[in-house]
Amino acid sequence: MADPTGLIAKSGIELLTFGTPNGVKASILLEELKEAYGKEYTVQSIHIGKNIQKQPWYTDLNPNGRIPTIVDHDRGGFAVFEGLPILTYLTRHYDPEHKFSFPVDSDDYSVAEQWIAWQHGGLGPMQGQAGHFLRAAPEKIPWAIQRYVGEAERLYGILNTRLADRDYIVGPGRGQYSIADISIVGWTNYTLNVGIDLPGQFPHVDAWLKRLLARPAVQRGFVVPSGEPSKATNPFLERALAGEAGLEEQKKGVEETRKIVADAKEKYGYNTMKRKHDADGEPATAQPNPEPESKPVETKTKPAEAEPSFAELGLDPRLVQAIAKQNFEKPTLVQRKAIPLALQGKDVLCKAKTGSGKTAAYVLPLLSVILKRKTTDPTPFTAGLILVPTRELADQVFKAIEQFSAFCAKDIHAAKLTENVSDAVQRSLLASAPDVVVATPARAWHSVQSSGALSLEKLQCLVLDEADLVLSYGYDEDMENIARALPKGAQTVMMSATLSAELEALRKIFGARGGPEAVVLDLKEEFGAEDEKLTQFYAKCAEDDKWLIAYLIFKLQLIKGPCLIFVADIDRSYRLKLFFEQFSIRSCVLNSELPINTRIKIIEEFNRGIYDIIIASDEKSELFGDEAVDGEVNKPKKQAPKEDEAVPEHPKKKKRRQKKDEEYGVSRGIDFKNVAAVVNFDMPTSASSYTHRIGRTARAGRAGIALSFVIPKELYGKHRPTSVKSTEKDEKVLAKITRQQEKLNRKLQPYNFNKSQMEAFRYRMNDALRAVTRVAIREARTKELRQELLRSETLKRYFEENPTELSHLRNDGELGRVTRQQPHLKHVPDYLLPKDGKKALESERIGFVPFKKEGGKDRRHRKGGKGKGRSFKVGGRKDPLKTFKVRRKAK
Ligand SMILES: Nc1ncnc2c1ncn2[C@@H]1O[C@H](COP(=O)(O)OP(=O)(O)OP(=O)(O)O)[C@@H](O)[C@H]1O
Repeated sequence: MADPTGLIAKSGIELLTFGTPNGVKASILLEELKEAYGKEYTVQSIHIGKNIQKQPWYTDLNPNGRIPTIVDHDRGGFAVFEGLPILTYLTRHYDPEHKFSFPVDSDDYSVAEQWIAWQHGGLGPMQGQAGHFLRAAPEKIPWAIQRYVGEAERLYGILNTRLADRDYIVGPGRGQYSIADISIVGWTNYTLNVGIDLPGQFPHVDAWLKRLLARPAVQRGFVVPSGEPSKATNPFLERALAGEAGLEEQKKGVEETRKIVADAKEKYGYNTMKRKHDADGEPATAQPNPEPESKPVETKTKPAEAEPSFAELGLDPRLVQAIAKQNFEKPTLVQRKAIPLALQGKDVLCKAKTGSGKTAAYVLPLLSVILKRKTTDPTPFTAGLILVPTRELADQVFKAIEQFSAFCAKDIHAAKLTENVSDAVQRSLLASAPDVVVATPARAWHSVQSSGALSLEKLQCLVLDEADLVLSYGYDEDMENIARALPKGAQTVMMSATLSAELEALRKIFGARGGPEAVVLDLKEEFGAEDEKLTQFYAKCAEDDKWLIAYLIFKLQLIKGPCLIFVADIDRSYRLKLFFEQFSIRSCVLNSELPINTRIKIIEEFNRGIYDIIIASDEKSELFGDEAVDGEVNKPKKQAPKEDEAVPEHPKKKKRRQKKDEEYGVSRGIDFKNVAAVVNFDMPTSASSYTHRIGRTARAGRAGIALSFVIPKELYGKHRPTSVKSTEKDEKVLAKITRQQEKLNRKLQPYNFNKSQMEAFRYRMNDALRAVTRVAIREARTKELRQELLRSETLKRYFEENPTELSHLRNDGELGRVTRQQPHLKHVPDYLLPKDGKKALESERIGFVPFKKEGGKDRRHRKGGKGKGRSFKVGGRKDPLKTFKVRRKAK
């Protein structure tokens, strides 16, 4: 096609542009206007390599001699140059419905202008110069490269923050797609080209970019200016990095660019500089060789010690993409430390605090190693075995694997061996030799030994999550068996928040394989400032006062936000739930008696914000409390779990079969999201159990509180109706917990409440307690199980064939409400509230932390205010709480 020599259109808009980051903004908007309003336009490609933009006919229209330019033939051939005025001109005249813009006199219009100007004055020039010095400049100048890439990164940091809780840059709520996005997207789509890794470094920007690239008009807008898709955009280079055949050259190009950028940054201590840039815009002086005395500071800031991105940890790019999709901005400490070691094939024993991201720390390197191996050896075999103590955790880890392998799903096949399925089904699950198997030790060993379905012959990596608990759950024998079956050289990775005495036992079991010495990562010293986000309180009170305080706390919303309450046993969980119901406080119970699917569903629904309070009976960790006070809580003796009927029991292990699931456990490892508070309604009996329970809050850098009710020795057993054996040694346990937390620089503070103000509520508390009789508790417990049975898919089929049995069960279900209903308790009359309002109940404002995520939205819908209690978004089929209603007894 001949090069342009002048304007060619007689009417409409004529666009003169080229396929560069700056050049595509006008074509994208014109494509949008065409799609929305049918506005046609004419385009001429101005090849900047041939300097068409310097020709006089062009500079008559655009004296700056740059693309893009538009000419509006319908308005007398009016010409506009520069991106910002082109975008605003076009929307002012041709976007009457403000589909891509905002009313000119609105603040949003001004905000859009500001971001477009930010792109013009900041992002465009900085990234443009980064590209120039990386590719066009006759010599590679490290100073210039690190300076411009660094500045572009600083600017992307700003955009990333802007987009953290928005879909689009400007507009109300999560924003409205507009010319601000269109102005910036061109630059954002060419970042790999300058060594910037959006998914790893700026995940919110990356997510936004992908959102924009999904629009057909945006896709066309990128192609129109040059007439063909560019080979430098992020999606194209990502394909190259993922190893697409024929794109080896491009892959090499990106890798070289990354190296040049990394070297340039290293040479000038880029991160130090970056901080100075942030502070005052310019580095004072370059200090390529810092003096020795500045070393301590330097070790923190030098690139080797600076926090690497996920991409820099050496993970497969497809995993990095998936990580970005989950909005993980940067690796956590345990991920930074453990991933490189695991990738090198080292054995790792790692102790890191609860909620610090240990799952990703072992799953990611495992998947990365598998993906790497598959590029040369695609034969299917089980390369990774992840052992966890509970079925809930197995389910969670399996889901994490699915999420992390979202962009390589065809290359990663995982299986979970904890379902209630027969050997035959398990065999078929394992028949295709999944790359990764997640299982409890008993189930894994059973599949190896009895059914032979699981082969460990070629296993490359064994992971023990919650390693100490795996041992204390009585899986030692299965573990010893598995250890013996491991091939020589298989890597072992063990993780937990509490590993100490178990270390030796684990070493004994796995050390004998003759592998290299394991690296022990004890990350407790490095917990740092993050810990401040967890505030711990304890309240010394009488046995019945617990109920009073709990009633007030939840009814008057002294604690706001999702909350986990731990109680000593199952009966107590129903008792507290029914007690709360008397005051219209809605909650949900979680215990080992419920079927696994129900348990998983409850956790998922809690995480989705469907309800706010879970009352969990942590009977498992109580039973197996590993360091119980005075040794009164015993460890099981080689007691293997009986997960379900599908696993034939080991002859030695036949002693005990309970209805309860022995592989239940909610205080360990379960990733309850955004838990504002953990309440130990009944104290745990060991310090490690406490650590894991409180670890359900303040996860992933969020804030949270833990509140524990402690029964002083002299008050134990004084209120028989509410007394519970496990609390007899509360004070001793508290002392132990306090010592343990002090070692971690954490403090437990007394929670003071205004006793006299609380007294006014006591008769209501007593009324409610009296209404929750033993019979009512039993009914609630049975009813709950019955409902779950009715829901079971397998039983549904059975009942279809045996309808009479169903009606028996249903009729039985009508037995019900034996809790006395007391409508007067549902509300808190104003005369009961202290003059100063509910705050006066706390004698000192020790301050509950704000639970809403900073800057975030509260997903939970509440209505009503002071004294009205919580109002959950419930109702309809989705309301899991409905299952817990107790109905009137029919007979
Ligand atoms: N790099 C990261 N950035 C942001 N969030 C993260 C990151 N890594 C993990 N998370 C999130 O942090 C939460 C806690 O992670 P995870 O469950 O792996 O913690 P854990 O250390 O295993 O905790 P526990 O000891 O209680 O089992 C999860 O919601 C996870 O998605």
